[in-house]
Amino acid sequence: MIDLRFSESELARRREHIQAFIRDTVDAAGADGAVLGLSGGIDSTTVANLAVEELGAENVHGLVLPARVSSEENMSDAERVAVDLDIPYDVIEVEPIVDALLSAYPEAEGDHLAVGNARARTRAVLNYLVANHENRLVLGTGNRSEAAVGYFTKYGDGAVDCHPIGNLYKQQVRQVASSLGVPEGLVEKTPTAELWADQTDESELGFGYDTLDSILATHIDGPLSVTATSRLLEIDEETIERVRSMYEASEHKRNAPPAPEPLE
Ligand SMILES: Nc1ncnc2c1ncn2[C@@H]1O[C@H](COP(=O)(O)OP(=O)(O)OC[C@H]2O[C@@H]([n+]3cccc(C(=O)O)c3)[C@H](O)[C@@H]2O)[C@@H](O)[C@H]1O
Ligand SMILES: Nc1ncnc2c1ncn2[C@@H]1O[C@H](COP(=O)(O)OP(=O)(O)OP(=O)(O)O)[C@@H](O)[C@H]1O
Ligand SMILES: [Mg+2]
Repeated sequence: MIDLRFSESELARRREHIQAFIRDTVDAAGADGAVLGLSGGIDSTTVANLAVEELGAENVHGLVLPARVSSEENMSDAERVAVDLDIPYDVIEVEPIVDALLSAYPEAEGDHLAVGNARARTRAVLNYLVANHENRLVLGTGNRSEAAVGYFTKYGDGAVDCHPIGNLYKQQVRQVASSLGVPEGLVEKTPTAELWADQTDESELGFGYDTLDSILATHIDGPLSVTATSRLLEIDEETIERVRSMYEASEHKRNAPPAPEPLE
């Protein structure tokens, strides 16, 4: 595997760059700060810390949005992040809203992917309810690793105004988090979308983030062929091809929805 962590000086440069991006994006929109969902996971914790560093605690509104499948541990970690950062936050249960959707369309009941994605989209609706009401921007928490393989819900956690850590691989998110003083237990926690019971990112994806990051940096974002990547990383070609096909199949999630070309 490749170690993609930054040198100390590069880490400082990256952090400054991301914080300046948050500041510029909020200012350019004339917004009064930001809102983001807090899941108790490393991505939202990192973005919350970066936003507070740049905007100040009072200008970052956290939303802790538990569902039936959320673990106690993650939800208490999410609240702990808000309390430690001293930001205003609300806890809002998403399940009654998801239940209302399913009573309107019971055919989807038991479809864990459709229902799980509806949970993520319900959170997006709540983020924007707050953003509209308080003149804030919604901060995304997606990183390069998830974005590249489309591992997010279109118009769910993907429905945001900007992606502060969108250029960081998961390994680098962990490094930035540690440098911000995020507790090691949270940095090393198993990543999970928590869209359905017992879901973990790495079991659903079928490979670990270190493997994914290395393939992305070398082959998708880097110049090496499948064969050269396979030799360098000592990973079978089939896994690299699978990452490539996930990357290609998820292009629609990274682009604005298309319209027909204008006719003359
Ligand atoms: N080629 C294409 N061009 C345009 N649109 C296309 C399309 N193919 C599908 N679509 C549309 O996209 C929809 C499928 O995309 P989507 O609704 O997102 O659904 P999908 O990609 O099937 O599922 C979301 C995945 O992201 C994972 N996830 C979600 C949320 C958070 C996290 C996390 O890491 O925390 C992970 C989740 O576990 C699952 O594996 C289709 O129903 C269709 O509407
Ligand atoms: N229960 C929740 N309450 C509030 N926001 C949530 C909740 N679950 C998910 N989200 C939002 O969806 C985002 C995407 O989830 P994702 O799992 O990719 O990130 P994470 O939980 O921060 O980190 P990790 O990937 O390590 O679990 C979260 O960062 C958060 O903003
Ligand atoms: Mg998570």
